[in-house]
Amino acid sequence: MKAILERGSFPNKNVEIYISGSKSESNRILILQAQFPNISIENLSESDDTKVLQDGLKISSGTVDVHHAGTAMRFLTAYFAAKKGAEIILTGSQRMQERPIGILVNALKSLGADIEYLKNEGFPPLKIKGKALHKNKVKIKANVSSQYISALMLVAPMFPKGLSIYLEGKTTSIPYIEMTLSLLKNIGIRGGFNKNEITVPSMKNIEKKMLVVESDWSSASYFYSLVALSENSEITLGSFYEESLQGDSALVQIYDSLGVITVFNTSEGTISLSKKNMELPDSLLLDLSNTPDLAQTIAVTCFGLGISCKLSGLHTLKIKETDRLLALKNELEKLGATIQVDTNSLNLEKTPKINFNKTIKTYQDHRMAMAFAPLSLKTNLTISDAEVVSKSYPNFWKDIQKVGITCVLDNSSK
Ligand SMILES: O=C(O)C1=C[C@@H](OP(=O)(O)O)[C@@H](O)[C@H](O)C1
Ligand SMILES: C=C(OP(=O)(O)O)C(=O)O
Repeated sequence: MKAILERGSFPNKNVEIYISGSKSESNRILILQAQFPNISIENLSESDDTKVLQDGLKISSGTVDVHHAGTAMRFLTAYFAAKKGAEIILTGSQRMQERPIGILVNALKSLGADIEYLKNEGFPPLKIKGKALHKNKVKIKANVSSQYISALMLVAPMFPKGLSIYLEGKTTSIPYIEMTLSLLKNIGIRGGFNKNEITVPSMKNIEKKMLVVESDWSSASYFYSLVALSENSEITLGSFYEESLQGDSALVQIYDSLGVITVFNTSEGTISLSKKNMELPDSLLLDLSNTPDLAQTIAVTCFGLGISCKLSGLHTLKIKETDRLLALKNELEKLGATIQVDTNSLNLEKTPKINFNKTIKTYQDHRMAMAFAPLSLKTNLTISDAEVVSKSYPNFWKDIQKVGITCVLDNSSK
């Protein structure tokens, strides 16, 4: 499916968009709920990544295919490895089979887990025979993906003596580890995170608990970009709060410097975004190692605003849904950008003019489709494989139409 976006303004004032629950929070809570069935959940994510995890948790023998869902792959690996009696083949899309998992598998094996690689050493698919794991200390490399660490933390309550996790190297994507710790705390499991050591105690039962998932800040980023690129628009998004477990709520500060004001309407649980009258900076300089999922949105906003940016802390981007640095470079160049990328950073030069009528490839990456869509305020644009958005935000195109962007979904071709 193609999304054909016609250049135009952003006319619908006072639109309210309701985004579903954070996929990161949802996928953590589902793993916890599988251990503690007296957890109930409100505002669960509607994303494909959450659905595949939810389906995977329904079985304890057979094959689970998580498609493109990184968190589902990593969290279920740890969950099934520690679940006595489970016999699972855990697989995913072609891309998932290229996303490394050896660091987590090695850590689990050092704890006694029985996991085999079915194709390539270090990558899915995996054959997992679950058993009770009794050791209580593990070392793990922390500079590749925080998901390996969250995976261990989420199953640690099942260990008879809990788990101490020793982090090696510079820890990446730290807010996601803190989110895991906070959710454990919300259900009464008080762990600790002190520089290079994380501890999670053992827990057999918890008190009945209802967890309300805050909506997804990473999904909200595309509306920040729209407002930043608009002349003068306003939009309300729900449900979001000033106190968030999601590191991507850093959007509020980041987009403040790009001319977007956020007002928290605390009693309604919404945020209102509007444009402020200010002179834009010439260049934006940011380290995104805490918020890797915002990199594409921010790079495209800066491009659309005609300002330069230097983004660093991007070392995890090449092992996500696609090599995101390469994908950004290819597609922004098509639109006229001068951009350099290396393994860790991106340098976009100021681009005064945007090429018209280009087709943006998504590389099977939901965030490529969503990050480029706001550029329709500046140019006509076609996004190929537009259905990829369902990985995290199935209603994305409907919501884009709702704010008044002219978007035609063409199912007749790719
Ligand atoms: O734990 C999580 O929910 C996530 C952690 C991050 O991954 P890395 O830790 O691999 O950077 C992030 O990019 C991903 O979208 C979700
Ligand atoms: C990187 C992402 O997800 P995951 O790693 O869970 O596939 C993402 O949603 O941007």
